[in-house]
Amino acid sequence: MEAPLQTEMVELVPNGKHLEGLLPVVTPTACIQRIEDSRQSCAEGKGFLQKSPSKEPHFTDFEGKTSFGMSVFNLSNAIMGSGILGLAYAMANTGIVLFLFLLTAVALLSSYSIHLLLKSSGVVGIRAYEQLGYRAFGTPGKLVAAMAITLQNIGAMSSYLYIIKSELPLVIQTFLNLDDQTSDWYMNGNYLVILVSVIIILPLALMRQLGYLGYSSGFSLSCMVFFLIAVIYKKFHVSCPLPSFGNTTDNFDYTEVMEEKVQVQVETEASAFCTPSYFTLNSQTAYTIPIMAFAFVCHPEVLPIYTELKDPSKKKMQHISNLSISVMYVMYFLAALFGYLTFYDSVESELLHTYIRVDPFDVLILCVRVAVLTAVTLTVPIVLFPVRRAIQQILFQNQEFNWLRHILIATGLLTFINLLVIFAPNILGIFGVIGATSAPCLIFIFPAIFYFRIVPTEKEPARSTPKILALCFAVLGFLLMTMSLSFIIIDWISGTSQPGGSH
Ligand SMILES: NC(=O)CC[C@H](N)C(=O)O
Repeated sequence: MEAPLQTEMVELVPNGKHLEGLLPVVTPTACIQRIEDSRQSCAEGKGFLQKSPSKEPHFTDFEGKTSFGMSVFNLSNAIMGSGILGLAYAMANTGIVLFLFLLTAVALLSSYSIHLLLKSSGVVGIRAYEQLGYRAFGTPGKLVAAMAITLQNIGAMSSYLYIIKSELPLVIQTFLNLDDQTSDWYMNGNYLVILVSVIIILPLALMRQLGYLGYSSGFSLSCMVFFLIAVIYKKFHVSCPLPSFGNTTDNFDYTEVMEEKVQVQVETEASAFCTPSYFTLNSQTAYTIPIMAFAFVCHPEVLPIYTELKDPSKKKMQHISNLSISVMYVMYFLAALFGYLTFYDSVESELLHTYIRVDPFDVLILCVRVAVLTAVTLTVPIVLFPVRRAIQQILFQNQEFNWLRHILIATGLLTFINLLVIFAPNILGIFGVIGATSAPCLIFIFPAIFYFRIVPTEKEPARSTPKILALCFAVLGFLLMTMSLSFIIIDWISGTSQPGGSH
């Protein structure tokens, strides 16, 4: 299909070397010679200005004001979410070395995919994921991209709200020092999730620009840093095996086996159990890549953050992405490593939950739970942003910003996710499938094929190395997607328990 030309300019912002075809107005002389990256910001800055000098509000919409640091916070916050809680489980099923290898690979691929997105967006001057889809494949491309973003991010948000629903009552119970849950409303996860949505998430989700969320993102990240420190600390303060470990001897016949023998057996088993494995392959290993891919998804947020960046350039945005991915990579590895070294193979698919077995009333664990709850709560508005944008692009393209619509979409989305989490938590399993489909699409397949279609052949022929690499990247994504989906389906058919998908 012929790639459509610039027809949807209201939301588009020129951002590249091909401004000529996109900007009907005169190019400022100072920026006639656009040299990639170093002077691009000049072109971009002017691009903003010249876009529609008469439409004032529109220009202020996209004049980047967010600093480098705040953008790093926002992107890191977009990356960091419930994914971190599933990584220790992933490590238990891969072993430390294989985990490190896979985590490194996913982090590098994730960064490469952002490179592809930025390069494509630079070529056509667009800073919205769906618009890249439109430029590459017309309306179907735009629809598919918007759908993947919507499903992926609604899945992620549901998983965050689900954590709030299941963890917050326990936190309150512990705070109030109650042995059992009472039937009071403040112990009811459903009420609590609504309350958190209305009081904290909605006001933040109503912000007009992502940049304003920099402070809350910074705070969210510090909560996760606290979580990480606590996980490391706990490794040295939780005995291995957990006291419940002796129960494994239940299958021995105590009357026939001498007590010391049992003791020796338990100790041998315990020391074997508490030895880290460096390389493991089991039926759950296959879930590692989907868990990691989910943990690194931030691609729908990259272009909106780029749009709001002060003095934007591809190079600067790539720095922001690499920095955020590197920081998250280190945090992910440490959280997985120390979580694994605390519980070894008994680590649950949701790390936080495993600590309940140590001591549900431990103050540090309580604080950690509050920190994680705060972090995921503050991530919801960031993840909601691209979904609202995708909806706007599909239903209200070419329309000016409208507060009422902005508020209604955010409220509608939050209501929908709340209803999902309250009435149909089992549906979240379906998001496992969606996650296994949309995450590889957003990270691997779309950036690669959009890049292939968007970068003109005069600039990079179809057989040039970057394009061949991009195609290989798409094929890799496709293989990963097929693999994750088949494992999930096999799991469903054989009726084995759902493993540690992140949502
Ligand atoms: N947009 C997203 O899906 C973000 C998911 C995020 N990477 C997480 O770990 O929770």
